[in-house]
Amino acid sequence: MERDEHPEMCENGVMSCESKEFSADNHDSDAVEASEDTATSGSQEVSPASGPTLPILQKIVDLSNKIKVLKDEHASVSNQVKEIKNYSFVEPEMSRALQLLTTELGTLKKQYLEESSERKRLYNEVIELKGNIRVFCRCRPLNQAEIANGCASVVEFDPSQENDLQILSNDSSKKHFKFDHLFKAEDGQETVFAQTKPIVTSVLDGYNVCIFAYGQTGTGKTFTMEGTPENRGVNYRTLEELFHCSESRSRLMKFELSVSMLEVYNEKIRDLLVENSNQPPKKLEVKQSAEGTQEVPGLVEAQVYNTDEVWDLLKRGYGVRSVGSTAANEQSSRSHCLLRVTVKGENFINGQKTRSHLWLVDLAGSERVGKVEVEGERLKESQFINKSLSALGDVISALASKTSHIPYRNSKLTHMLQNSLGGDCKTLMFVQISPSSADVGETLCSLNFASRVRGIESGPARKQADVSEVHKLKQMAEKLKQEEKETKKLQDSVQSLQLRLAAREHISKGLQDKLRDLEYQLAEERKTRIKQETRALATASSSASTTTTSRQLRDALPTITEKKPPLAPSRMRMPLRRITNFMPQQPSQGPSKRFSDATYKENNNNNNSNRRASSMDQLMKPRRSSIAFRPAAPPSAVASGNNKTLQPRRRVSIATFRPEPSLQSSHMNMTTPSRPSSFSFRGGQPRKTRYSKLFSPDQNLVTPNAMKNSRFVKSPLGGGGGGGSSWKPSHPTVVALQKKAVIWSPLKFKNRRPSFIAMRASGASSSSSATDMLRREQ
Ligand SMILES: Nc1ncnc2c1ncn2[C@@H]1O[C@H](COP(=O)(O)OP(=O)(O)OP(=O)(O)O)[C@@H](O)[C@H]1O
Repeated sequence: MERDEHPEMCENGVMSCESKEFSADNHDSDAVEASEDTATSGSQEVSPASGPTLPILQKIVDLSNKIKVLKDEHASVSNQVKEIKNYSFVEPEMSRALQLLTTELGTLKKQYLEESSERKRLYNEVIELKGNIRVFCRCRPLNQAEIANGCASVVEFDPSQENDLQILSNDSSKKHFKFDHLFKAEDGQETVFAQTKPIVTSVLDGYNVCIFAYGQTGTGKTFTMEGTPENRGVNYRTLEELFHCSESRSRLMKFELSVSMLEVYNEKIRDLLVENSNQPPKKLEVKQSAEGTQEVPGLVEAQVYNTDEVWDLLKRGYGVRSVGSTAANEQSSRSHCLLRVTVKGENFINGQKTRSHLWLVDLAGSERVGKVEVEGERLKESQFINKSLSALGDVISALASKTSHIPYRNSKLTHMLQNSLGGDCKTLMFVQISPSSADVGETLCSLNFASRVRGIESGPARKQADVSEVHKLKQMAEKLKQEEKETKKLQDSVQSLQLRLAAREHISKGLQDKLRDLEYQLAEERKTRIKQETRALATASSSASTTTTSRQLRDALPTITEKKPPLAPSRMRMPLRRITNFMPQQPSQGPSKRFSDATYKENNNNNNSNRRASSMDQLMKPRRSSIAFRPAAPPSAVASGNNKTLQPRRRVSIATFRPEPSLQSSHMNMTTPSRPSSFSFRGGQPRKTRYSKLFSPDQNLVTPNAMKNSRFVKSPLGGGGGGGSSWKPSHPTVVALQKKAVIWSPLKFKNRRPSFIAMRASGASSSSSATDMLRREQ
């Protein structure tokens, strides 16, 4: 049953024993079986006469039976163990539940961290709103001596004005003071600590805290900070509270508290927790650590775990503190007593570590040397005390006015407290006052000093700091505005540049497309030209026997085949205005040569070979140009009447012949278009127009300029603009030239693409050959 209830334990613990038992049992059972057999056989061997052996045999038999029973039991137990082994304790449901719990735990941890940091932030905000430097005023009751001397109380608390204090001065005027909290004579130590507690616990959140008591001698500074065994003061209560808080947070945070105790006596640091006081005191100095904090190397730092230990330590320290009897106080503190509590915190959840200090300072009493009539050692002490208190006042003034230099190093006291005064630190000052009319002067001095300290938060110094801060903020806002304007300007210019860039890219893309088209067209033209020339050569060869002599052909053909334009990229072509794209005039002989398939036969039949030969003799150096034309539609397309079949525009190369100078002068100036003065078909028309008219035989196929002017209906070569010219161009390139102004510059194609497409779509012209078009035109 136990194994069923605790299978895990059985598995691990019992199984090893079981297996041992099992092997032992096996061994024993084998032996027993053997002995049993032996016994059986023995019993067979033993004669009935051997009486004494019978009980033994009986015992063996009994034991054998027992062994059998035990073996059965063992077998059943082994089975049980096997079952337990096979039993899976962690059911899937349980594992899912565990997973859920783990996730929930993670979420809760996260939430806790968030809440914790938020609590710290809010808490800190509350403290800051109340003031990082706060001043509490505590007034002690009139003591017996004062009552006896008939001293009256000069301190008045106005119940209508919270935290408002009035001091009746010697001239019967009332001086008003306001502090963060006022403690009357009847307020006990608990009441004082209740107000102090929130600042104290900031040290557990990682803030440096400094609490000090300031005031005239005999006003209760030591009473407030140390207290008495019956009325324990802030020091003890603080540590008690820290232990209490660390205990309540112990599940999430670990805190280590350690205590150091020292005094500054006549500008010398003295460790109050040194064990052996017989030895000469170690000289202690304030040093700056690598982290920038102020440390006192060699100072005893005693770790404390409970309030009892704290109390023991405090008593020990107080016991060795320098005190002396003065006129004002029988047990007057002649030094500044500093209790330092170091808190090291570690967060279990996020591993964050903090180290912060809490200083609890009981300052030596400020006193008027003249009044208390001190001399000798006491006078020296008083001078040091007043000097260091003055240094403290300077530091506080500098903090209040937010000057760049804070004179911390002017005294040992302020040097040690450097990290706990000002900045992010929380500072609390108790200003202790006497109610006696005899001490009114000192009381007013202390209250004025305390008001200056409080002024760091709410006084004129704070206002001054605020004004400068506001001024700074205004300047920053102005600068920000200007920067925003500049940024907007820059953004606008960037935007416009981007637009321009996009436009240029678009243009560039268009030009690239056009360039590709032109290159394609050029390649097509070359192909077509080569084909046509090859065909023309073949035709010329076949007809040479009937129309012309082979010699004449050989003379003529080179002008066609040999003078080809270079197959160079388009950019290497000749400039536009240096090329003439028209044929010289053939005044009497008519067209000289026709290379079109359709017209060549006709030409062959009609032309006089002699006349052609003579005209070719007149040719000057041939020139070659390129033109675009549309090849004839395939016969199938023509037959089917589908004249709208789109045909690619072809470009062919032609040889132009420069006429003799005499011809030029007698007919016209057949020079390049760059000489308009001597080249005129229609009397002073612009060059562009002339080109269009010259090479646009069909209105549907002409360039826009030609289309504007429909007067062009005849070849300009046929009679100077008249309609009766008998000259009909038969050369295919001339025909093509008449249909299109041939311009080498690719830029001329820039705006022609749409019209080109339109022409293709228009049908008749696109499906006709160049010759057909010319025929129609004529
Ligand atoms: N609030 C108080 N209630 C009752 N007694 C007080 C109170 N404050 C001070 N006393 C008593 O007044 C006396 C002087 O107090 P205390 O020694 O603390 O003054 P002190 O400011 O520390 O003087 P010194 O600067 O000379 O050390 C003590 O006997 C103390 O018990």
